[in-house]
Amino acid sequence: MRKIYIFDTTLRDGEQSPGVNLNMQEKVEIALQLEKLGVDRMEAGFPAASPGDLAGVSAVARAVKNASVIALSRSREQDIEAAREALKDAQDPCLHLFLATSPIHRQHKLRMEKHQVLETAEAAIRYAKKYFSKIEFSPEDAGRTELDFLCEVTEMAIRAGATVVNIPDTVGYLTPYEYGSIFKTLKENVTGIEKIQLSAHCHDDLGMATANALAAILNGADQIEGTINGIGERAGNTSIEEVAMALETRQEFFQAKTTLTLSEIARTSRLVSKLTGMVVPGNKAIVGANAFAHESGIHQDGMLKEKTTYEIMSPETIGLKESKLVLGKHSGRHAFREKLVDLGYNLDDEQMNAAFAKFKDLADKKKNVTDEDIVALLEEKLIETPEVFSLETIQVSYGNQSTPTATVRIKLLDGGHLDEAAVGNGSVDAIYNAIDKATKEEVELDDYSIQSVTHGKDALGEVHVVLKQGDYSVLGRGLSTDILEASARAYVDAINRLIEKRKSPARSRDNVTLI
Ligand SMILES: CC(=O)SCCNC(=O)CCNC(=O)[C@H](O)C(C)(C)COP(=O)(O)OP(=O)(O)OC[C@H]1O[C@@H](n2cnc3c(N)ncnc32)[C@H](O)[C@@H]1OP(=O)(O)O
Ligand SMILES: CC(C)C(=O)C(=O)O
Ligand SMILES: [Mg+2]
Repeated sequence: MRKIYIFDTTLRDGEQSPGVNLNMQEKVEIALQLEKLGVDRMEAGFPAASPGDLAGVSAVARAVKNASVIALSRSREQDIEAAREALKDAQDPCLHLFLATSPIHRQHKLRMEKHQVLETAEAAIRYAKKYFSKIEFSPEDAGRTELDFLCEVTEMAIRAGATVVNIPDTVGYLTPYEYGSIFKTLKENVTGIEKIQLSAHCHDDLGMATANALAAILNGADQIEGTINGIGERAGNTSIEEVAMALETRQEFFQAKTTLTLSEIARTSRLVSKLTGMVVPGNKAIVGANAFAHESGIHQDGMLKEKTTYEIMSPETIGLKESKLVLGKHSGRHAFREKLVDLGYNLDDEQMNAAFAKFKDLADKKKNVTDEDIVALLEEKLIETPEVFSLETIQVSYGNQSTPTATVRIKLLDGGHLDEAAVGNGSVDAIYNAIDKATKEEVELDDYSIQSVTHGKDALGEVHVVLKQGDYSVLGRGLSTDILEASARAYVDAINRLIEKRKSPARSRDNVTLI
């Protein structure tokens, strides 16, 4: 099986992501983790960019023992000298020289003719060769360079002493077919190509960076450049974890592999995200929070029966503990039952059906149903009080310059309804006055408290009320994603308990000692 070398540029191209700035300690921390991941080469920075970057590359060069450390340099002596200084303590240093070759860059940026590009690059490689045995040369914007000129540049770089020639699709412009063809052409036409390694460096402007890197592998590339989490200039670079897992998962197709320690992928991704401040999108391949999470019932059922129905890789391979079955509105009974068992509940079929109906109701209102939500739902269900009154609808009109008004519709055991409206000092007071009018119960609100049982904007709110009537004191509880609805539910719940208590004070579980 052919080995594909991994050249990580998280600390250089990755750091070029707008808003990212890694200090020396952070660079070293990431570099040591990249070493654990087993990258073959890591580009630590661009020493000529600033004294801080030079110090960062230098610190990485001193810290890393098991990977080649690389510094980027323009085709200029002063940049090469800065890189030389930064890499002086590296065990296995490599200089990365670049010069743009495409017509657009030659004309507008460098203002050079083809022959000047060739001469400048050759002079830089020959100068650097005095100090570095390993030199990678990148014809920047190779993807938009005339193919015959790219062959000429590559031949020049080999003659001048480059050990790797990298073919950057600097602006993420090419399709996999086109990018792959460049490698094929270079392999077939460049004299001396067998003496060097060919490398791929892709950007994700059209979302094709990983596909392009894989096309390069299929056409003879020896090395893939990329970053962890795909960070980098503009839309970013090829994601190293995507290439590594594509080769791992589709070995029979690519007939190539990396020597990365795949179980370090998740840890490396988390560290890079934390230190760069670049949040990994949930749906990001391999390392996104949803990459091994399943929400829909049919998928969850398949996963419970046999994981390969919906997973082509196992989360353990990249160092995660397990796949997640996330409960939400698309979930089904199989996953719900599994969750209940996990939480320690053993419900019979009838209880299970009732709990599932409640769960679906909640899931319609809430993005993610958490374990706490389910416990709260179940506990509410398990306290059985006959519902003489049940809240059907509430409507509240509130304005800071007007009197709050509430309308409630309460359902009776016989299927009839009570509709009432009332005003109050606030929205909750108006709702409670309307419920009092509808139920004709004379009660005193002794206590009211509200808390969020789960987290986030759509968290479940839990309201507790204590109502008093003569010698009786009862507790009521209401749960909803809306605090006014939770307040109304708690109040109606307490009234039902009061009625139950009046009927059989000895049997009732609600007692002032509960509070
Ligand atoms: C595709 C890539 O990712 S390339 C790497 C991009 N990374 C960076 O640019 C990050 C670090 N860069 C920097 O800190 C600064 O740009 C520096 C220190 C390198 C240079 O700063 P300045 O001297 O102020 O120049 P500035 O960045 O404005 O312009 C770049 C100059 O380099 C020239 N240049 C660009 N690429 C190369 C190259 N590969 N070799 C030689 N010269 C180059 C440009 O033509 C321009 O030259 P000019 O000043 O004669 O017009
Ligand atoms: C420096 C080069 C390799 C680069 O990052 C690019 O062209 O994208
Ligand atoms: Mg780049």
